[in-house]
Amino acid sequence: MSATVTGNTSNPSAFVAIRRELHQIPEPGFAEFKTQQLLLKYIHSLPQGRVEIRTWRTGIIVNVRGTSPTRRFGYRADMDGLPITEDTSYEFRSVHEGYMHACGHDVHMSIGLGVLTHFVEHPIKDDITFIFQPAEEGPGGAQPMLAAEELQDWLPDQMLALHIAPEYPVGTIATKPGILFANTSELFIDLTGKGGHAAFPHLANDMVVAACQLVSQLQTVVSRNVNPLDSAVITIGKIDGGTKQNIIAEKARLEGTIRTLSADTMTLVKSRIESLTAGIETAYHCRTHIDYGANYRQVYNHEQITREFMDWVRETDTVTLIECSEAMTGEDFGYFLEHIPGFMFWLGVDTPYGLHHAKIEPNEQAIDYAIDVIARYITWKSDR
Ligand SMILES: CC(=O)N[C@@H](CCC[C@H](N)C(=O)O)C(=O)O
Repeated sequence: MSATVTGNTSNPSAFVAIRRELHQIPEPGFAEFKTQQLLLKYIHSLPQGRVEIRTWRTGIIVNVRGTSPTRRFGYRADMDGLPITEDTSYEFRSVHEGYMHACGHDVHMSIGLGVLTHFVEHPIKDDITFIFQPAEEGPGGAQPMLAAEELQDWLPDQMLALHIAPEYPVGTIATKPGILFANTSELFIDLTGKGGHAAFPHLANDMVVAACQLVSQLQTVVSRNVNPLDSAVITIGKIDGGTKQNIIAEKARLEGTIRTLSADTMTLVKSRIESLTAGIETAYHCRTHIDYGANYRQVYNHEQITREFMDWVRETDTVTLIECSEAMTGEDFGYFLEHIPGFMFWLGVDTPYGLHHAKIEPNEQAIDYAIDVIARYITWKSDR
């Protein structure tokens, strides 16, 4: 089945226009102050008869009351941006220097507002909780938000979330029952040795050399320690070290992330990282410190609810459904799914640049398209 999508970028719909406003003000996790204000302003502008609004830190929780509720559905959108200097062709580029919505959270939020608006205007029998969640990219807002007092009486019985997918055309939804996204752990390794003059290396312990050795050795964990039929990733995304080209570095720091499809493999990978780091300590007579930062639970889609959603999608003639493989991306929505049955899906936004890329330009036609699909799905589900 193919999608019939319409859209006009020079005359954007209300939610595309909101996405463009959000796009200009990307903020770090738990600092989404302007984003929260913009969302609140819009939500307060809606008829308030069925709407109750609460805030939690920089997040927002909205209850849209149903007409005779027996259940509660939930939609979650993440709110934070990334420390990336934007390099798109947009006129509505980020005005926050060095920050960018490069993971689609501006799209996720505007879709959330669209679905919310739909149910304010067309109430269904059941209640719906809309969760605008801070800090998905780190340090993780889902786990503390799930435990927040403000959410307890509005906890959904079933919930969903989406993530933009650059590689799929608009009109495509991709998902699967079971594991969709990996377990994640951040990784920060500090190395401290002895600095010195560049001309006297024998009198120093060079932490640039030690850090480079460690990065190379870390490549052996996935290739030599993880079962080839399992999956794991170690990415070191950032290295800091030294102060000047002719000074031997006393300190270096590696920053990365670990991804695994099973919790046991995460334990194995961490144990190997610890052994290799201890080996570097011995070899280079230096001190090391490992910090695992934020850890996210896998995103595990509820088998039955996801199959039912996929069957429903197959029946609609506006959506192309792909049953995809799991990915090594992480998402703290996994914490919600650990306690509340539901699912996440990929939404095609058809752009040549991937997530976390400075040039990513999601096709905005996906916004109104997703609002329509999600509103129809929740309405259908509530009628059953
Ligand atoms: C969808 C996506 O890109 N999510 C992020 C989540 C980051 C988790 C954490 N900060 C880490 O780096 O481990 C991802 O990078 O997959």
